[in-house]
Amino acid sequence: MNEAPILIASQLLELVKKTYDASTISSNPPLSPLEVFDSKYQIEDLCGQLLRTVLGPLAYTTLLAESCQESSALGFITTLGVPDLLGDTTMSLSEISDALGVNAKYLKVALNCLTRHGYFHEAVGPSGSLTYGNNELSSVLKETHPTSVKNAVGFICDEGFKATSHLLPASKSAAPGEKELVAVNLAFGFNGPLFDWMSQEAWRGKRMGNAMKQLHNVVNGNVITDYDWPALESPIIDIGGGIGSLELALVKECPESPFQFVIFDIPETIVWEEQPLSINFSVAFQAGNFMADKFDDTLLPTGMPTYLIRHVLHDWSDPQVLHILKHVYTAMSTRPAAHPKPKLILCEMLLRADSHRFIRTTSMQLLSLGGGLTRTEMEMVLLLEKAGFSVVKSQRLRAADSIIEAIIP
Ligand SMILES: C[S@@+](CC[C@H](N)C(=O)[O-])C[C@H]1O[C@@H](n2cnc3c(N)ncnc32)[C@H](O)[C@@H]1O
Repeated sequence: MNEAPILIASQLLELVKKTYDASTISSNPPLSPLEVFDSKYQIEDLCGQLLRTVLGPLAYTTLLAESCQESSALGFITTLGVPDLLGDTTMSLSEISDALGVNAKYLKVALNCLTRHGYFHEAVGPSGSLTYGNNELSSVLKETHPTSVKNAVGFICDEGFKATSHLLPASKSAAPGEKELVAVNLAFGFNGPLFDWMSQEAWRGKRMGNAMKQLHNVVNGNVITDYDWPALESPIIDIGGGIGSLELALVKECPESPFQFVIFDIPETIVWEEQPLSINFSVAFQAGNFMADKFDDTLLPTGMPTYLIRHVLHDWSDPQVLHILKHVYTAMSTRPAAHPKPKLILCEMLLRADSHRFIRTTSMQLLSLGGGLTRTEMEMVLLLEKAGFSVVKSQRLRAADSIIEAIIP
């Protein structure tokens, strides 16, 4: 008899009890907050192991390959706005089909995939036809839900999915040493970086911006609380700071801290609406381009005490990351007497042996959208060292992101 499923299920039960069962928790040393965070992903892993053991290689592999169909069903139903239409009511398939102007057959097939995963409340109505209403899972697909993931699902299942399906030709598009074509270029028929295309396709750019905020909310909510941001010396140059989502989160969490930020980004991205700041908190802007050939053309502020790069390096290839880091090194090595020891803070996802599925699938997305990837800590440290930096600290957080601190030796 194959005992593997029983062994995995026992491990799973023990871990679930250790994490959630109050009676077990009180008889054991309590898990640290980081252990509680990790145990959620260990449970995810064990569930996967159990499924693989129970189904066996053939059925599991087929299931994994077919999961792109479920992803498409989720994207279709969400982007169509079925959860928004249902709101707090219940509707039959033909009512949904009439209201949204789509063929009922398409709705039926897609909803059938999602109800199996627990999305929507499905019932048999008075006329014998099926009716649908929102439940806890389908509600997060509504635009108006306080922690909506509608834009994240739309972006992942549209640009993300289409781009990833072009990885094979992209991987063969350039001979060694030649400029490589990125999968998203092949999928959507444009040349150049995604950010440029998004600034022309405004609705896509807006959706991507919202998608990033929603995904941060899901996987990086603790980045603000788990790192000692107030200990950083201001002004902080936030390189590729985007629409200032870090600054907004910090204003909320540490309103008393006298932060001074300078958001450095390309002019198309800097769109800071009037934000309620505390008396101490200040945000300034510097438009520039960290990809410029010559340092002087980057317009990076020089001689500041703290430089921050958050979620930027994973968008670029190794030579491009080195190019950016060398410019940052030059900016930091201009040292006015007041800031003798400038610090570089990297806040990026790092790939570890125990990294969970999201970190690995995001790396596929980064690769297909910009030719970037999620790097291991060692890969990141090597790039920093090649650019001239010394790494002084690496900190895990209860988040997909980690922090690496580096200085000029
Ligand atoms: C993934 S976003 C990260 C935004 C922000 N750091 C955050 O964590 O929310 C990458 C940012 O890099 C910026 N960027 C891309 N190319 C750039 C360049 N050549 N020079 C400066 N910023 C650039 C983009 O405009 C975008 O805001």
